[in-house]
Amino acid sequence: MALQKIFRAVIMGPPGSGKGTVSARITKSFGLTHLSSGNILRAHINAKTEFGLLMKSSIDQGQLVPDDVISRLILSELKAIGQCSWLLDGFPRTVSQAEALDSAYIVNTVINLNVPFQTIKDRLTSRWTHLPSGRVYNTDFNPPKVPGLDDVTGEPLVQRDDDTPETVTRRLKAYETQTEPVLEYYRSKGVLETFSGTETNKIWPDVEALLYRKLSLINQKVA
Ligand SMILES: Nc1nc2c(ncn2[C@@H]2O[C@H](COP(=O)(O)OP(=O)(O)O)[C@@H](O)[C@H]2O)c(=O)[nH]1
Ligand SMILES: Nc1ncnc2c1ncn2[C@@H]1O[C@H](COP(=O)(O)OP(=O)(O)O)[C@@H](O)[C@H]1O
Repeated sequence: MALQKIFRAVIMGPPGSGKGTVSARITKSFGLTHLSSGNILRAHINAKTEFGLLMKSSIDQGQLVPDDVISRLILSELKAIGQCSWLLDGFPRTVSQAEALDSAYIVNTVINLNVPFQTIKDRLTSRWTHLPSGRVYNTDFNPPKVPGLDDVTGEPLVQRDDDTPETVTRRLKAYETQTEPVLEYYRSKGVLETFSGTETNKIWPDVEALLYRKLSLINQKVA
């Protein structure tokens, strides 16, 4: 059997652009391990760890948590999952975080979901989340089978404390000032792949085609 080379990808885009939704499809189709910084932070908050309690107020106010804290957390999670192909979602969100990631790993591809801010605002107020798994639903786009309950576990869904209209506006501002420069950072390295649109179902076939291409190329090299 041919050796499988490790493939490391990042998915970026403004809050609500569909990173979680597309990541779930990538995981299902390509078997990459999905690591979401937001899900990891919310798991800490949910478990009421000291760290989670410390970070909760920044997150609820729509501000980014400090670079050194999140970089240490994510790099240690990546170390823990070991030698496997992964998809990072929500990290890096600043150039300093991108540099921290670069110091430890080579990122093969960065998928950038470019979705207009107005589309996002409408989506986030109707987002429902299953906190333990990070599965997301939407009252219009992909409603759960039973309203208010997760399809897989039957557990309750919640609306995130930071999905209020005012906080979404603040998160979009933070994205513009702190995260957009990361796109330039990866563009200059030649790894940025941008997908523009207002519907995930229209964006997805292009993302899927790109990953088929990248993964077959990377595996040919070691075959
Ligand atoms: N109306 C609509 N909602 C979508 C679409 N794609 C994703 N969503 C919903 O939009 C919300 C944000 O998507 P999510 O994947 O959580 O975005 P993330 O914040 O970038 O991870 C969720 O409620 C999704 O179910 C779409 O094409 N149309
Ligand atoms: N890489 C990061 N750097 C700083 N803060 C982060 C990072 N990832 C997540 N957070 C914090 O967690 C919140 C939620 O993140 P996430 O679930 O990725 O949200 P979104 O749906 O807005 O993309 C962010 O608004 C921020 O406060």
